[in-house]
Amino acid sequence: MKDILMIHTGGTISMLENKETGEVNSTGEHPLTDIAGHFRHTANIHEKIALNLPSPQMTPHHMLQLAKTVKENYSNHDGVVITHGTDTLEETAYFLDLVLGTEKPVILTGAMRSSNEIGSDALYNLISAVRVAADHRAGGKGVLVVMNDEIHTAANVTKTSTSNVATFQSPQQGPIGSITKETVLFHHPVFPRKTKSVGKISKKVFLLKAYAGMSRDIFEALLHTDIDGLVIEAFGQGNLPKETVEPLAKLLDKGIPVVLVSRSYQGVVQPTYGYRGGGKELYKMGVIFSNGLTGPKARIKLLIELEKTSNFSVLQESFKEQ
Ligand SMILES: NC(=O)C[C@H](N)C(=O)O
Repeated sequence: MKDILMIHTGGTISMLENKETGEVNSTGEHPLTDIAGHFRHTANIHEKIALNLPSPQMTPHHMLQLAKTVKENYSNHDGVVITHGTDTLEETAYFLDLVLGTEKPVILTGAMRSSNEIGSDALYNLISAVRVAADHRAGGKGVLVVMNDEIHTAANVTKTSTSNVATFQSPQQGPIGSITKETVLFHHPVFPRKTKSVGKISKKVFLLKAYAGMSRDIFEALLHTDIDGLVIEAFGQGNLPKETVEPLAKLLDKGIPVVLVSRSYQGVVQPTYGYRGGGKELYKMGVIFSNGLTGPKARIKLLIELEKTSNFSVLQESFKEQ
């Protein structure tokens, strides 16, 4: 049997519902007691409580710490399962995917309903995650997310519903595998990815979302703020309101790298439109176009890259990678 390390970080999967108030919160302990008992026939489980945080409180510093914990424990285990709140699970998964170069399976999972709620997906997702972590075919695919009988890559997965247990989806390509009662199936290959090494997270990167009528004010404010980088979720193929162009150009002149992603659910940004604020103009100004990442994930990538360089060409190449 495989030796699987289970690292808990908190989130609904580690919470219980108060039956009187309906409130869901941590009790300070992991509620899935007798964890090892559930996996008697699947794997030997070794548990570690790294954090006990609702995931809105997760920061890139915690993610870096988690990466170090995983690295320190790789060699004595065949795979790792990390339990995590679903709100920022995709950011932690992507952070780990960028910085961990392992060939061993690293799986993140969580739950939409805490362990004592009716129809809880907590124990079910945990068991599924362990089954995938114990499967040698899950290795070499980067960090994976297992939820609701599906296997997703860290780069593509995103939380799409506030409460539905089928919340995690990969809008660009769908899941790469599925889990049935009998088996774990992989039906899509995963492209090789470049691993980044990072020793600290010290930069300040903001994320803005475009909206109809967005004015120059927020960009003006950023000109007077201490920032190292900016990610903008632009419209469609990568367009912004014309009013934002001038202050955006000033931010670029100050040497602040600006990465563009789309606020659309699917597709990539590209320099198509030639009108004022259109992608063509933004591209010529030196805005970096990302290849299909969501805003929060592009921000994670920029935070990591900026520890090494703020060189435009290097960043542009990095954001072209899958
Ligand atoms: N389902 C969840 O885990 C949501 C919770 N708010 C968290 O991210 O910690």
